Amino acid sequence: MLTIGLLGCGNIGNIIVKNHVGVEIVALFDQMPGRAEELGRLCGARAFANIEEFFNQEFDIVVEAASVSAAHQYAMAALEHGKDLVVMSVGAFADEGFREDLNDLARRLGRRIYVPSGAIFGLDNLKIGQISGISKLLLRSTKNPRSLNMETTERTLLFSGQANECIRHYPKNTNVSVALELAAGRPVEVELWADPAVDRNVHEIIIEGDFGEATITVRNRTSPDNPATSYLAALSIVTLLKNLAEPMRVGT
Ligand SMILES: NC(=O)C1=CN([C@@H]2O[C@H](COP(=O)(O)OP(=O)(O)OC[C@H]3O[C@@H](n4cnc5c(N)ncnc54)[C@H](O)[C@@H]3O)[C@@H](O)[C@H]2O)C=CC1
Ligand SMILES: O=C([O-])CC(=O)C(=O)O
Repeated sequence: MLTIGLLGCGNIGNIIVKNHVGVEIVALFDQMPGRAEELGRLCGARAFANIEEFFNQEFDIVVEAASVSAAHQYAMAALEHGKDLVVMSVGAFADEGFREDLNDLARRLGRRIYVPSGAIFGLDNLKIGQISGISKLLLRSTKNPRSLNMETTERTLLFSGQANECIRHYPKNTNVSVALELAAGRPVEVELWADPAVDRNVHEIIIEGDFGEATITVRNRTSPDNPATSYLAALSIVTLLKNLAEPMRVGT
């Protein structure tokens, strides 16, 4: 069975520990050691307060569910310690230089980096953008102000522009925009709205290209311990882990 070390023991970390299928969690790390210890008691994995000791444990995959800055900080080290890597805070890959260096390192070391579909549907066939023209790719995300850690009484446009800039301002809310960019291999326009009238995290994706047109709307339930994070994002990482060990790949 594949073994994993979980880096980040917050909302998604909790959901992974309680729902994982087909993998064994053997090591846990969080900048708040108490969180790793609490999850350790739930799943029997060892909790570490020292990142070097965490990386030195024997396991196959580092699963990052922490923050964009944690993904930046620890991704190289994970590969250098002989682990494959699952990155939930995919916003880290908006930094092109970092992404290229990490890919080069993974190639040299024969390691893999996995990016879950996260809080959206449609990443699979959006990858056709790597070989066929996509003329428009727009993500319109709307969240309750609570999810954005702010207050407003009316629908408010917080950001309109490119994904790689949006993620710098909203690293806890717009990782999906960078996932879209990586899949399609082209820039993504983003609108981020705060709307007190919605109780879901809504992502509308509008795509036009040589294939035709598509519109995808996902109305996500928020996750139990973090309204910024859609429950679907946690389900997607649990599913990715389950599928890693299976011989058949479904989806582009
Ligand atoms: N790709 C996607 O579609 C989505 C990605 N995300 C991202 O997934 C990540 C995890 O989300 P949640 O579990 O809801 O967040 P959370 O805030 O509930 O939990 C994050 C945990 O990671 C720990 N952490 C943060 N920075 C760290 C560091 N530098 N070193 C060690 N531990 C660190 C925190 O102490 C916390 O316990 C976030 O970056 C979030 O933005 C969330 C939703 C969708
Ligand atoms: O969970 C969501 O709806 C999206 C999100 O926070 C992100 O992409 O960072």
